[in-house]
Amino acid sequence: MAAVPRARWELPLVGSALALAWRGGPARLHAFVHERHRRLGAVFRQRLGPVEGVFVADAGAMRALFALEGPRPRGMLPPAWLLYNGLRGARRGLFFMDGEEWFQNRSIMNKLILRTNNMETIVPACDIVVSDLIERWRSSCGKELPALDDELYLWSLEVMVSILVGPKYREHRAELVPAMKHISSVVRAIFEHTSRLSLLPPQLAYALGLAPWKDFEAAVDETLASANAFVENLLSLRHVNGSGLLSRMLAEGLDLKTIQRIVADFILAAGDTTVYTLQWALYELARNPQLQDELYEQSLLVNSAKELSELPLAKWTLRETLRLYPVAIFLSRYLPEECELAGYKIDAGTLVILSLYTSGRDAKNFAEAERFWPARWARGGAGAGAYAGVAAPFASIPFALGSRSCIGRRVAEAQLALTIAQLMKNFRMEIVNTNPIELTLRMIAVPSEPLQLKLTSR
Ligand code: HEM
Repeated sequence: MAAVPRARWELPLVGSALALAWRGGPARLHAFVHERHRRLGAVFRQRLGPVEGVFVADAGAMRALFALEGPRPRGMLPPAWLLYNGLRGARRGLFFMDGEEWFQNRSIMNKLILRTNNMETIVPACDIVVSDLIERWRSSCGKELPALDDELYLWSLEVMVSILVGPKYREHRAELVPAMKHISSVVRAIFEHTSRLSLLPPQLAYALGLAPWKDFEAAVDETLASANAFVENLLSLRHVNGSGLLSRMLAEGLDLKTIQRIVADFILAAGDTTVYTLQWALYELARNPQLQDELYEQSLLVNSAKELSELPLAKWTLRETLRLYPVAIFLSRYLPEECELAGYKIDAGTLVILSLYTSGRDAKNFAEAERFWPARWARGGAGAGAYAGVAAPFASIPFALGSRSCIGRRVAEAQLALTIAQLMKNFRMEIVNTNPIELTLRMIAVPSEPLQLKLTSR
C-alpha cells in the first residue's frame, strides 16, 4: 500500500507553520489545507507546530473513519481548554473528557436530547424563543438590525433554557433575562479570547501571564460560576417540575453537580455554533431574494411550529449552509488501530483530521459545488434515495458521525430550521455590508466582518 503523501518543504519542529503564517496564518488554515489537498490529493500528512496529522477529504474515507473509531472515540482537544481544566482541576460534563464518566453522561443524555422522540418537547421550546425574536425584530424593520451578535447569543441561550425549563418557560422569562444576558455575554467573551489564544501557545501565554490567557481564564471562570448558579436557580423555579429537560435529568438520578457540568457544556457548545450557522444562512438568504420568496410561499402553506421546523426547503437551506460553512471546519480522531483509508495504510495512534471545508466544496461530491443551492438536497436524483445535486452525502457531516458526534444536533436542527422558516415567513432580508464577506477561521468558521442585515415586513 502506498505511503501517505507528505507536505513538502516542512521544517524541523515547526513543519508547515511558517508557510501557513505566510499565507494568512490560522485565520486562513482552511484555505491553506484546501490548497494542499488540491496539490497532494484527498489524503496527505502535515505537521503544524506541535501537531502532526493526516488530513483527509475523501467522503468514503471519512465515513470509514467513524466506523473504526471504537466505543470511546478520542479527538484532539483544544490546548487552551486542556490547560484550563488541568490548572483548575475542573471536571466537565461531556466536553473535553474521555473515559467512563463521559460514557455514562453521554448514554443518559443521548436518551434525553438526541433521540428523535424528544422533538415533541424540543420544537415547542424553540418556538417560544423564536416567536419572541420575531416580535422583537419586527420593531427594527426598515433599518439595520442592531447588535446582531448580542441578539443571537441570547436567542441561542434562551433556546437551551426553554428546553431545560419546559413548557412554562415564558412565565419565568422576565426574571431570567438579566442572568441570561450576562451568561451569553461571557460565553461570547470566551469565544473572542479563545480566538486570540489560537495565535500563541496557551502554555506560553500562561507562563508569561499574558493578557489573552488571563482574559480567557477569567471569562471561563465567570461562565462556569454563572452557569452553576443559574442551574441552581432554574431548579428552584416553581414550574420546573414538569416535562422540561432538567426534571428529566433529575428523574434519571443525575446529581446537582453533574447536571451543572452538563448544562454548562451545553451552553458552551450551543452558543457560537448556532449563532454563526444562523449568520451564514442569513447571509446567503439575504443575497438570494428568489430563495426568500420560495421559503415565504412554502411557509404560508403550513402553520404549526412542528410543520415549520420540518419545512423541506428550510431544512435544505440549513444543510446547504453547513456544507459550505461547516462551523467546525476540522474534525479529528486518534486512530485506535492500524487501518486503510482511501488506499493508504495509517498507523494506530495517528491523528486523522477531516477537512470538511474541502470535502464540502469538492465537485466530485456536489454538482456546482461552489453554488448555494439548497434544493440539491431534494430526493430525486438518479438512483434509489439519491439527492438532486449530491453525489456523496457523507462529504458533508457538520455534526460528525458516531458515538461522539454532536449531542445537540436535534436541538440545533430544529432551532435553526424553525428560525429560518419563521424569519422568511415574516420578513424580507437585505444585506447592508458592501465588502465581500469571506470565511475566516477563529476556532470556528465566522464571517470576515460583522454581518449587517436589514429587514422589511412581508
Ligand atoms: C449548528 C450547530 C452545531 C454544530 C455544527 C455542532 C457541531 C458539533 C461537532 C462537530 C461536535 C464534535 C463532534 C465530534 O468530534 O465527533 C460537537 C460536539 C458537541 N456538541 Fe455540537 N454542534 C452544534 C450545536 C450544538 C448544540 C445546540 C448543542 C447543545 C444542545 C451542542 C452540544 C455539543 C456537545 C455537548 C458536544 C460534545 C459531545 C461529546 O463530546 O460527547 N452542539 N458539536
